[in-house]
Amino acid sequence: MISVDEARALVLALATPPETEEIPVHDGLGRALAAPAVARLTQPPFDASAMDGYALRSGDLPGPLDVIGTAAAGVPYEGPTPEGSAIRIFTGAAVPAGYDRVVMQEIVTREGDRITMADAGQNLNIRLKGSDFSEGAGFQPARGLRASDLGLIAAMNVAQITVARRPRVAVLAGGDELVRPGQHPAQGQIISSNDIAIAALAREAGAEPFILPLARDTEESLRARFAEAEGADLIVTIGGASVGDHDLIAKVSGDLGMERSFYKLAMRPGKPLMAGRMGRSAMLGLPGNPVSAIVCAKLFMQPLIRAMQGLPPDDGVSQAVLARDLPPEGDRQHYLRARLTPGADLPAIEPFQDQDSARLWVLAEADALLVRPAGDPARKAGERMSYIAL
Ligand SMILES: Nc1nc2c(c(=O)[nH]1)N[C@H]1C(S)=C(S)[C@@H](COP(=O)(O)OP(=O)(O)OC[C@H]3O[C@@H](n4cnc5c(N)ncnc54)[C@H](O)[C@@H]3O)O[C@H]1N2
Ligand code: MOO
Repeated sequence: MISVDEARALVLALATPPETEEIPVHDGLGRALAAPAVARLTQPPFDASAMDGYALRSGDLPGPLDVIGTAAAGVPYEGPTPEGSAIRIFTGAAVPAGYDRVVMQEIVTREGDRITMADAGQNLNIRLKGSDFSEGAGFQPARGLRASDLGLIAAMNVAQITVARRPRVAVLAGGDELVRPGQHPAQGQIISSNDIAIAALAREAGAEPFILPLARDTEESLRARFAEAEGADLIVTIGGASVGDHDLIAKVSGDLGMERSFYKLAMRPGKPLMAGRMGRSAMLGLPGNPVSAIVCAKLFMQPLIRAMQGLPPDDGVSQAVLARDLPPEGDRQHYLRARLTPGADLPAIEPFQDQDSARLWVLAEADALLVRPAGDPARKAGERMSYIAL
């Protein structure tokens, strides 16, 4: 069986360069810029006051000074700035060229049009022209756009941005035991939860997921579902990946011409993961056990979706200190559901005793996946370990 790292490289190789589209900046949350947003102006466009107070010349201090005018945001003062003078000024207003500092009003005493102050302080309280960014500056972070990025791009006076088209991800769950949430499960039936979680993980990574109707455990039903997935950038199947008589994904996808990159890897949970290409779609076959499906989606599907948008795959590995002793690891890289607690230097990490790959409640209580390489020796509390935050 191949290693997790080898499998990740093969999965990422399935990403093709993204198509792009133009969208309004206010729709850009989470999107990947495919071209830099280029500032169309300089910010601040003029030397601007950072405080409500008085603009004046340092050389005229300690005063007293005559207040000869007012400047407010959007309403500049355009008169003269003779020696011994000051103007009333408000935050965001342009500071006239003749003055070199703003003194905040709290430390100024005003009587009529005369001001005095005991000590003007060190701070000049002026935001210099271009101190945030200059016209022509290009912005293209290697991540999905955050709310603050949208504010920046808008401030650059860029109304339309060029982004990677969202990968369309078809999510296909199957099994005769499955019914939809809200339905009444008959004897032997369970609720299909995986497709809900996997579609949400796809959306979180920037994709536009669509959940297909549940497939039954027949080749015919699966073939029909694959036909409905046509046109997707990525087809993600869930379940039917293992060796049982009803595990048909390998057979049917193979019959439909899937070029397989790999099937099975040295990982726990998630051993029966499958990846490859079907026509113009990439394909991932996730195992059916709910925790296995979610762990595989985090480790393989989300990085692939990011790569499909031209973003770095981002493995997000951090370090923590082990909170209890652990026995030697087996021959598969193990991702243990674990709880983090704040520590002096690094957080402490404690894996749950229960690592059953069907238990969603334990996963919901976990903050992290503790990563143990295949063949990892016994570990003592206090050792440094790697983890992936959930
Ligand atoms: N003889 C062996 N049996 C199993 C092996 C093995 O190596 N030899 N591997 C085990 C491992 S590890 C895993 S993981 C599972 C994965 O099997 P499949 O991918 O074929 O998954 P299914 O058999 O279809 O389902 C497993 C389990 O998950 C439930 N399930 C499936 N789909 C959903 C869904 N959409 N929502 C909620 N739950 C779902 C399903 O009912 C089963 O309980 O195989 C082991 N067996
Ligand atoms: O490899 Mo399975 O995914 O451990 O439950």
